[in-house]
Amino acid sequence: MELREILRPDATLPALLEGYAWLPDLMRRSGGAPVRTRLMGRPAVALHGLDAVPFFYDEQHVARRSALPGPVLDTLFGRGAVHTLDGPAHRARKALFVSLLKDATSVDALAGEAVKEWDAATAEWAHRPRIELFTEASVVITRAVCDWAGVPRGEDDGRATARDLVAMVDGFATAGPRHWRARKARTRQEERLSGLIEEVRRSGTEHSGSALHAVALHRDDADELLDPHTAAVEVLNIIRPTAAVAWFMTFAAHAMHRWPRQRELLRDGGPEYAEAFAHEVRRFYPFAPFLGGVAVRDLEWRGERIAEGTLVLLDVFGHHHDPALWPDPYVFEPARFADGGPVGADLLIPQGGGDTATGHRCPGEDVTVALLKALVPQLARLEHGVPPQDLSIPLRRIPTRPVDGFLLAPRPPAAG
Ligand code: HEM
Repeated sequence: MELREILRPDATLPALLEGYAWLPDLMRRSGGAPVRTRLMGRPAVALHGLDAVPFFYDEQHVARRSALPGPVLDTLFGRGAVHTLDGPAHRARKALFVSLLKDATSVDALAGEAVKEWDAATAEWAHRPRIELFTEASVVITRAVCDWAGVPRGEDDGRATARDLVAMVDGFATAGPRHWRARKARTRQEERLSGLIEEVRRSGTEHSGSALHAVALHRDDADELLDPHTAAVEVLNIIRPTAAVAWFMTFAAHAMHRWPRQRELLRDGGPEYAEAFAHEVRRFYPFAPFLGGVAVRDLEWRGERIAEGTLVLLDVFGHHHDPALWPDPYVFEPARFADGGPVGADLLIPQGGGDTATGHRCPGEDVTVALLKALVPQLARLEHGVPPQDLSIPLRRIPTRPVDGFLLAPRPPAAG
């Protein structure tokens, strides 16, 4: 490692303070060349561009072990999670997620549960003067995914579980009270689910067919069952990110409000339009700011040396707003995804790039798109008003969302 790498000032604080704009700003200043910095005391290099995606996802270049800091593991992903594995151990664990989450019938069943819960919830909202969509969508989706996965909903008909799942996502990139809420939520849910895993193992076939059962009986690359804590972490790695689709639902509401024509198109446009809209929400709105791994050996990228052990960052937010990749990137335009394209493996990467089965790309993309495709048209058809509120989406907050969570005032459907 060169001396200037070691002496470079640490950028962890600026990154936390500037949020989504931090990396794209540095990238703009570097003219797109790799940006060298330090994060959490480690030398880091940030890459951007279509060719950066396969470079980052090549296991011979970048590994995940030791890349994710403790505070992120203790909130967002959990210790021992699939996100932290490499090579054969990763491949074996990933096969479990792929078998559960890439099966079209199973994904449809989950979307069907979500619509059922949405209908029940909207009937109840009609009696309330206003609801906060972000929270209510997280409850709807949590109930659906718990039922689908064979996980009991928990206290208050799933509300307490939804609160914990949201807290884990909300608190990973801050040092304040949100972070401590996230840690407590994780501890609580890991304890609850470890107990359930042990119960499933004792009860034999009682829960068979469910995701909970599949995780409980999954064997790793050494043909061993996962210890109950790791199994609980992985059950959470199914239900937590599913509840996080509430962020995209809230962004969808924001887009329909900001561009009312979108609401009309969603009401009349059928499933193809809803799918294109879902992709545009995933591209346009900020969620994952960047991804990180560690250089497994000395590497070269566009003629620049990256020393072994350097943190390698992939600029996700900047990627989706790069005019070289997306014409008029700041225009919200679902039509760019008409006829299914361009959802190329390395072009649309809100949930990672590369290959799902062999790399770290999110196995929950089908679930995410199916939930949005099913629920967003329902939201478009829901009779409601939008009361005065703070609709800004602060880029300094990670993860961000409209400040008031998108308040809406449900109206009973017009008679006749
Ligand atoms: C809210 C929508 C979602 C977003 C924005 C999202 C985003 C991501 C991102 C950025 C990654 C990391 C890719 C990488 O490290 O290279 C990831 C991985 C992962 N996601 Fe998602 N995801 C979402 C929904 C889901 C859903 C619905 C599930 C499961 C039902 C899921 C399960 C996972 C798992 C298990 C991994 C780890 C994959 C691995 O390390 O091999 N995600 N997701």
